[in-house]
Amino acid sequence: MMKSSVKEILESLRLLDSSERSSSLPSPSTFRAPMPLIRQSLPAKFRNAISLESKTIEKEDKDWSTEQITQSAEKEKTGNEVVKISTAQMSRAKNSHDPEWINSAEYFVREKLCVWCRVAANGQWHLGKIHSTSSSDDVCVMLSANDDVVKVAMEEIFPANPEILEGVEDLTQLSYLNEPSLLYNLRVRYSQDLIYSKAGPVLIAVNPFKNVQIYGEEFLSAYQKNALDAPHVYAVADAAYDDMMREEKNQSIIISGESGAGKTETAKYAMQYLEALGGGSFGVENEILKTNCILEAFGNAKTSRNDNSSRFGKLMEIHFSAKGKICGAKLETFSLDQSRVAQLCNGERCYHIFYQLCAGASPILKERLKIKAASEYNYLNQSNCLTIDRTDDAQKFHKLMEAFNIVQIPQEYQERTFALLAAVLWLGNVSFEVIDNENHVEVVADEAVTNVAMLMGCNSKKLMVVLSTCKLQAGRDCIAKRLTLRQATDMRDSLAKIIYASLFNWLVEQINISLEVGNSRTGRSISILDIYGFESFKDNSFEQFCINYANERLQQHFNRHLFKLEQEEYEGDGIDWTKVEFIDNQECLNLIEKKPIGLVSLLNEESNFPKATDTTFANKLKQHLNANSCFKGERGRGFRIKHYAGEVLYNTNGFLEKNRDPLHVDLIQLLSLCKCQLLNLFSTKMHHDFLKPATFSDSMNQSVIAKFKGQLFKLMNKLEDTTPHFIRCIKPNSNQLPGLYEENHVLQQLRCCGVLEIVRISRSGYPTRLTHQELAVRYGCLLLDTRISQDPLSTSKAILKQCNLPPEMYQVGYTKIYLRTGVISVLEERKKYVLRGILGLQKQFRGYQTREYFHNMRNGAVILQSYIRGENARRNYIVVGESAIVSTAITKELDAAIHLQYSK
Ligand SMILES: Nc1ncnc2c1ncn2[C@@H]1O[C@H](COP(=O)(O)OP(=O)(O)OP(=O)(O)O)[C@@H](O)[C@H]1O
Repeated sequence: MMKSSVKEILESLRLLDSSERSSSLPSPSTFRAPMPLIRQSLPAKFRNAISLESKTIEKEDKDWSTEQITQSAEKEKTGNEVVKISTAQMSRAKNSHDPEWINSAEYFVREKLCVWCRVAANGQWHLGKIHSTSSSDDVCVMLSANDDVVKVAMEEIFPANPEILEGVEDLTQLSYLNEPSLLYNLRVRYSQDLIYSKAGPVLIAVNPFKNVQIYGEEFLSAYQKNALDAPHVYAVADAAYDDMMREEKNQSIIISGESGAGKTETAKYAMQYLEALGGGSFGVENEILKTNCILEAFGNAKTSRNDNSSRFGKLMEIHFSAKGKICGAKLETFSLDQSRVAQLCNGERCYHIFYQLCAGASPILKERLKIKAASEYNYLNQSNCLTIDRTDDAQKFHKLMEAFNIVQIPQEYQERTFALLAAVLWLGNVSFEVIDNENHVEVVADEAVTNVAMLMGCNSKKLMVVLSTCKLQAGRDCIAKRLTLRQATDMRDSLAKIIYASLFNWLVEQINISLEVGNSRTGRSISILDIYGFESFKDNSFEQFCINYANERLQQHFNRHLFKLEQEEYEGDGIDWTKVEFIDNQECLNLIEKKPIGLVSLLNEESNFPKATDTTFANKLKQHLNANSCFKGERGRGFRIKHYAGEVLYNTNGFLEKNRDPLHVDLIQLLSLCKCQLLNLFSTKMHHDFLKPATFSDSMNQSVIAKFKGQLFKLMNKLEDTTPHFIRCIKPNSNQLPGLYEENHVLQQLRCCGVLEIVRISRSGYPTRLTHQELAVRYGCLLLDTRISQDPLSTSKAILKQCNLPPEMYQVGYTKIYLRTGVISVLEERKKYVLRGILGLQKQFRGYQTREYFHNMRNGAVILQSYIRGENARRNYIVVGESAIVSTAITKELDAAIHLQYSK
């Protein structure tokens, strides 16, 4: 094969580098983070095609050139041998390695090449060819779709990738990085049901909204055996597992994306893979997946964006034994949205479990717990949405019962759980009658209140009093004050929310008890985080604020690991690096968290101020936060926050009330008096929590947002102790339809999670890092001389030089060596080669040694034997000798006698 000019350049660079640099100082490279050539690999399909044509796999041990690194990079990525490509193909690929100016649109315009252009008429990206240039600002492009010639502004023109790169599985393989190219690549893959792609270290998962045949036994086993390497959630789980086993470090799989993007489904597939990989010893793995059924029934609901939306955050920590077997798991949940129990927007549903219970409970159970059809309950019928298309609630209820049994919730407690759910439903039907002109009320003594009392196991009179009055302390006396209609309704809803939230937490505890199997915890774990996605509705309230705040924190974690830490490390270690800019959301987090005038602090302050209202809170925000660029005050009670994922308009309506914990002493007391053991248990726990802030005299801690923030920080600290693996779920359309790819919708999501920047950074980055010490120890055997005894920096530099690595393939930092993709494979191969040589030498030497030993032993044995045999022979000789003399005499006499006889 002819040498490509790229190779020639590299060789000349190598020659230049041969004048050895001082080894005491890490010498910064003169290269400014160029696009690594090795990244320009060809798509798998193309490689396969070539492999059919020419299967000449070159394996030269002597020259470790860029070509080999390219192959190793491919191998590192694909796990397959990479075949050589023809010169024509090589030069085609080479075009995409040309200097950056060639990437520019001007070059494409001049050369009349294929481009992406955004047509003003519909704002969509179209593929076309430069037709002519009308002015310096505009060009005419002939669209590939219909040969129409349209005029497009220069800034709306981007280079298109060669056809051969269409649908590459890792976006870093694209020659030209721009938004339309990323969008198109994902679209091509999506149209072929290839829903997973890679953006360097991040897995992109585009929701198919239909069943795709890429899961199940066959795929599980293929990924386990490394027989498949296409991007997949299984591959991410596999990498996390391998890293955990190899590095003995806890791992996390962080799944993010907007509501309905597919996080929960992805999390389930990740669990499924880990279950298949680490199952078999403790038997707990089956339970882990089953818990999803319980959690979804109690924590998910239909929203306008997702028919099965998680209304809580979830961290599933799966523990592994030293042998890599699942030995237990721990589930942590975060702030369930309680308001959904009592209040629903039109077209949305309450938690699935209520509908499942009404549809699936047996007639006996229904009779016992006074369960009616869902349409009979105010909490459920208020939103005019009782069913979900293609969802059978009754069937789900039976699945739930199975899951309850697997998680070993006793029958008795299962029924108590259903009784409390029925009590919550009946609470929504409790009504009030206004009894005076001050709007004071008393509870209507009807079927609803009687049923609630029966199901909770309390006195119905007592219940009616609690729901319509509140106790006030007047000196030493305690007087009961009647509540207004609004207050009584709030009290009733509070009771429903408290019961439901406590039930949810209790179930999580039960799940944890059943998952905590093995005592053999080794400290190895993989945590899967599935937290509610970013939300922006027409009307956004306190719940959306909490959800978006959590997503903002998660985005910070993502940025920290993929942009900040990586680039800080490069800069801190003195390597030459052109910074990749990314959208930092720190300003938005400051707006929310900063003390004393962040949004959370102001909300807490107002919530503790008796005369404060939602309007005074809104005014306070505008007064103090206007300087922050992420904040914008609106008229009335509105304000806007510029989140990383988009701008959201919030309404402060209900913020203060929702932020105050709905716990009322009277309600806790009521629960403690009930005959239902579960309610007693809840009251004890609440009592404990309720008393806590008073003891520490920090009433701020009691607010919902303060608790939420505390949980969030705990979660982030936990994640910080793990090696993260990121999965970004993308929702291709807002109608939850299969096959529909709305470009603008996808683009917005790609933008807000910085996919373009991630691709850039991982393309020009150094994914492998080893300290000088590590490199010296690991690859010291490659050195021909005894430089291994020198300092680690000199040794590691000598190793890289020894391997003839082109200088742009690595950088030497103060503490570490930074290697491009593929280089570590070259070193490993080289090490294997040297070790093979050493083994051969050892084999020869040991053979020689053993042969020598054998010969010596054999010679010794022969000498010994000859000595012994000689001795024996001597002895025999003497004996035989004497008898020989005798026999000779006899013979002679016989001969004489015979002779005499014949002579006669
Ligand atoms: N890999 C997949 N294969 C098939 N369908 C999927 C897949 N991922 C998601 N879906 C579909 O998309 C729907 C929404 O997904 P999911 O509930 O996982 O979203 P989410 O991101 O967790 O949303 P939320 O933040 O609202 O909880 C699922 O109910 C399912 O119908």
